[in-house]
Amino acid sequence: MKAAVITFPGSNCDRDLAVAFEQAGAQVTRVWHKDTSLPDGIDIVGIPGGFSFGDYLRCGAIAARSPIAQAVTGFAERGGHVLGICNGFQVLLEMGLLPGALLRNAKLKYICKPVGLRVEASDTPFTAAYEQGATITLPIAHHDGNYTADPETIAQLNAEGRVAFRYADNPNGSMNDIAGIVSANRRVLGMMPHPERAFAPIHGSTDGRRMFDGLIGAFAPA
Ligand SMILES: NC(=O)CC[C@H](N)C(=O)O
Repeated sequence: MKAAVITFPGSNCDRDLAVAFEQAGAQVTRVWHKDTSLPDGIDIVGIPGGFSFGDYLRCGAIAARSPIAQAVTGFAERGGHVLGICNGFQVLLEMGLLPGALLRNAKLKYICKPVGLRVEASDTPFTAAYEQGATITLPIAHHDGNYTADPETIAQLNAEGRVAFRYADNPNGSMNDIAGIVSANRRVLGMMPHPERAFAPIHGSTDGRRMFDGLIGAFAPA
């Protein structure tokens, strides 16, 4: 599997995401936000967590208008896979590749702690290595993780089985306990918790590793 990981000014999980992809067995190319194209032949784009452009205007808003964003949109529209984690999820919403918005956490505080999650949809390339309904633990670290959408969008996400992860104990006020969603073609995933920070035993949980192992499996030659 060939992955591209994008870095914006203020990204802080780009290296962790690249290392997680690499340790799972992927070949990784790092891409700067001012680049206007993605490397040839990539299978997946990773948009990492952090504080792109200082979270000015709205989290992810400026990154979503950076030169590389158009190439990522084109890649996704051609059926490419995109994984957006935390600030990456915020960027995907600002790019319009996923529906809804991430508002300030309900209690207006930055929250940094491990949380329990239910795997709600294991029929995506990102979650294929998890048991449907499994409870896993991943860390969150955000102040704008309160997923919000109009009632029709929430109903559609639920009806189409596009909620990938739900919080077991909602930390931020997210509607329907939503922690991560996929696109209609199931190839774009945005999630607030950080699987790349729960990859190796030293992280305290390895529950995130299965996302990367599952992706490697999805792209393995038949
Ligand atoms: N860890 C992150 O990616 C943080 C995302 C964003 N800056 C927020 O605090 O909500």
